[in-house]
Amino acid sequence: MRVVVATGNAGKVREIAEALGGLGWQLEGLGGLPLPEETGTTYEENAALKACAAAVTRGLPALADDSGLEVAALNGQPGVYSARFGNRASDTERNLYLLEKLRGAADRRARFVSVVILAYPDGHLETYRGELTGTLLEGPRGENGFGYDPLFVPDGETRTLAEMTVAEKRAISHRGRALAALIEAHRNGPPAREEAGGE
Ligand SMILES: O=c1[nH]cnc2c1ncn2[C@@H]1O[C@H](COP(=O)(O)OP(=O)(O)O)[C@@H](O)[C@H]1O
Ligand SMILES: [Mg+2]
Repeated sequence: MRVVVATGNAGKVREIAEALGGLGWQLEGLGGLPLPEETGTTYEENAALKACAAAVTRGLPALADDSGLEVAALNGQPGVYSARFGNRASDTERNLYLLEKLRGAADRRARFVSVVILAYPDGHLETYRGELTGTLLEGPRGENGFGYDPLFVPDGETRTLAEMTVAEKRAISHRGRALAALIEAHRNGPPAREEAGGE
């Protein structure tokens, strides 16, 4: 099956391609297609916006991830707005902004959430979700990954996500879990669709 990966985020592309390698799908890039503005207030809405736009325009199933970091001491912020936190323009600046906001905070718990949606050109959606809880350091560590990875130590681990390989991160991460659920659902081909209105 040909599937469009509807994201412009190189870190996500790398993780999605690595995770889905075993499915035998032919993954395609956006090919210059602009993604819609993320006007939703939930990960589900934004992932659906991105996946549907790509599926309809390209006439192929399309996969999108919308994700975010929810910080306990910030009442769950930045969450859905993680990509533009503090209106900072780069991962490094957003990490510094987050460290500033958490300066002196004793409670450094946070969690990552990922919602992965596979949209078909006829409008059908499959939705998968994954979460990862952990704590935020007082300074960055590691060069791998993207986004807030250098600050985030998953529960039960000593390394940050940026100190792990793509495969190590996938085995435990929010996105890895959402994609594992997708892989499981597609083990014997596309999953059966629910009857409309049925439970
Ligand atoms: O696995 C992750 N590691 C580190 N940061 C992440 C991860 N997943 C999501 N984020 C953060 O949340 C943001 C999610 O952004 P969003 O899903 O809206 O769009 P994007 O694909 O344009 O980055 C990322 O830009 C990043 O800052
Ligand atoms: Mg978003």
